[in-house]
Amino acid sequence: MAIGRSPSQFAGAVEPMATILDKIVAVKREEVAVARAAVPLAELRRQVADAPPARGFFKGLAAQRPRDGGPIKLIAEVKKASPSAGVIRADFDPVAIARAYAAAGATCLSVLTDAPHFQGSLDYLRAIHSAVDLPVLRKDFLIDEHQVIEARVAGADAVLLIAECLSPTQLADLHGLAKELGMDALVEFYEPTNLAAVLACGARLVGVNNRNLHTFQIDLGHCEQMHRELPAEVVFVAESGIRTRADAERLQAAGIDAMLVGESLMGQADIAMATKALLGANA
Ligand SMILES: O=C(O)c1ccccc1NCC(=O)[C@H](O)[C@H](O)COP(=O)(O)O
Repeated sequence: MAIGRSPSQFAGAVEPMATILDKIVAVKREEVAVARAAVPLAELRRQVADAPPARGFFKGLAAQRPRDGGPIKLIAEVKKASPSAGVIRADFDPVAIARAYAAAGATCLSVLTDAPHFQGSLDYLRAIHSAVDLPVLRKDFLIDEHQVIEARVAGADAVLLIAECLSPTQLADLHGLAKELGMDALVEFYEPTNLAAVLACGARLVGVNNRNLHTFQIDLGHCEQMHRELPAEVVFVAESGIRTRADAERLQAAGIDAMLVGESLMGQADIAMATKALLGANA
């Protein structure tokens, strides 16, 4: 019996429109098959032993939280291009950008490693990890254990897991694997219906994306609303569309612990100065 749906089976029914995330995940499945053939899982697991110990990604974000009077923290993203913006920075030197973020007061770094849609690379993460002391997140669309182990081997201190890309079981399994390898996991969701799976996997660092992937529209109110639904002990990250000091102050006033910011900083001529302005360090 066929279990997949086809338009002819449901004549007149409206198929849900595929999001950019569906398209990205389809490409990831092909990438994982190629990567597994190139470096088998057992070999990759052997390589983990040579990886430097993970730096505390969660620890820095959990210290002195806004609810205790501390400032909102910055996870600064190294992002050359995106599906919503196209090329953000043609003049792209990942290590120089990471150094500028570190000098300007970022708490952690996020490095896009997806090539087809973001022009990222795992090589950028390797280079940044060697050159800069801050904890580094592998920002990609992880759907398989091979990618999580590969992240650790490359030097990642944390991985992003997106609830919309994974079943609740996969989410729990990849979260457990990240922990087993000594990494932290930033568990992201957009759809309120995925909140239960995020909490069930044991996430203590949770991000909510403000970008609607059907329309690419940004609504900072989305993360404020979701933040109210989460237990106070969860360290909360607002993701996407944060542009100004006023945005940062708004999130801090809501008790949000950290912001993940890429595009609005990457598009600036002086990244360090823009980062300081976002953190209120020029005031
Ligand atoms: O940035 C996009 O266009 C995008 C499209 C499809 C899936 C994910 C996408 N972004 C990933 C992110 O979560 C952002 O890179 C991150 O939150 C930083 O956002 P921003 O400050 O708006 O660059």
